[in-house]
Amino acid sequence: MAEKQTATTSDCDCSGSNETLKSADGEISDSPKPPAQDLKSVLVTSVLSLEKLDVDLYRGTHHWVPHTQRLFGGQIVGQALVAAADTVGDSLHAHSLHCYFVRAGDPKVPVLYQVDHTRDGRSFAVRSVKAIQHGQPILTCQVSFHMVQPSPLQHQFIMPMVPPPEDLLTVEELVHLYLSKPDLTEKAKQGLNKILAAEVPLEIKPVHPPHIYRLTAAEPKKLFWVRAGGLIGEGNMKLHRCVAAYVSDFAFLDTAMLSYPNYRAKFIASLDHAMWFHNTFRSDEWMLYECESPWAGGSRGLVQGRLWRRDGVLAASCSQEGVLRVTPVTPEPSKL
Ligand SMILES: CCC(=O)SCCNC(=O)CCNC(=O)[C@H](O)C(C)(C)COP(=O)(O)OP(=O)(O)OC[C@H]1O[C@@H](n2cnc3c(N)ncnc32)[C@H](O)[C@@H]1OP(=O)(O)O
Repeated sequence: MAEKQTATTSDCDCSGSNETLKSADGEISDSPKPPAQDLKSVLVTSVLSLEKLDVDLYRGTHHWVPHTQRLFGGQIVGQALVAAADTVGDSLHAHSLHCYFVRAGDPKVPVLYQVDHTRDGRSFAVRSVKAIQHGQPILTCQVSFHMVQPSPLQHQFIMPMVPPPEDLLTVEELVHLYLSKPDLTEKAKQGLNKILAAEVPLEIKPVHPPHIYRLTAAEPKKLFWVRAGGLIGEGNMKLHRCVAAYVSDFAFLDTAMLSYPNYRAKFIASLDHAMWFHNTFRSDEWMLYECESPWAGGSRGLVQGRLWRRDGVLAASCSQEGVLRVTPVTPEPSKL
């Protein structure tokens, strides 16, 4: 990774963007550029719209389910955060969450979220959320909320210098480009068409798009621009953190696989996920996700990530360990 430097939030505008989002305390001010799409995101209308069944009891349904046919971890974390946030006052904002994925989520049934009020203090409140299916926990999650407080202590790393999202292709555009190549194997075509068919409610623009047949080992690092597909809006700023929780698990753990092109994942699943929210942000505006894996071993891998606002303000940090059971690849490549 590039040498880390620190800067105050007011120092950094490293993306080349002229947006005027930041202020000294990182609060969002007027954004001159509205999100590209004005249709409400499915994340608002369904995925992160939980049904309240009773006091501290919620039910969530699914949207996109990965090909593994186990629920997407980001969806479960995002929904758990929605449930927790609904039980605290508007002056409290999630600043961190710590989760364990203890069982695979079943896409055939909804998930129940049971919230326990662990503590309510003057500045902080803590909630413990259990996500339940078939009477058993699939996720346990602690969320801590904090009221906005000023501080003379302020620093952050500097956002990596990367091309702006306007200069990059979306995953779908890249897939169409790859599909137009004449020498494509049938297996590769199938893999690409699966990517197109997946209804992931996010827009992604990789900064360094992978070669279609990834043959060389790369550093376990990647960068991509990401935003919610569709409008989240300003009505409920808490929701942007829930969307970021959803986003933060997407394509995160496979960062640990980038150094091993000769192996493919036989079984890959996140075991735990932690997230810290540093500043306000709009998850329907482009954010840069900087992912790296400092370690892999013992059939597990660790990944760490930073979500940057495009004006260079550090929005959130993430950390995850996952199980990585691999098998050597057969000569014919099958996916990006
Ligand atoms: C990638 C981003 C994501 O969103 S992933 C989704 C979120 N995360 C998850 O769904 C993970 C949820 N957690 C879990 O499913 C469990 O905690 C897991 C990780 C499976 C626990 O692992 P473990 O204690 O090994 O479970 P288990 O004994 O029930 O076995 C599950 C399957 O794994 C196999 N397994 C077990 N040990 C080994 C081993 N040493 N070497 C190879 N395979 C092993 C078991 O045979 C079993 O396989 P199968 O399901 O019977 O095909």
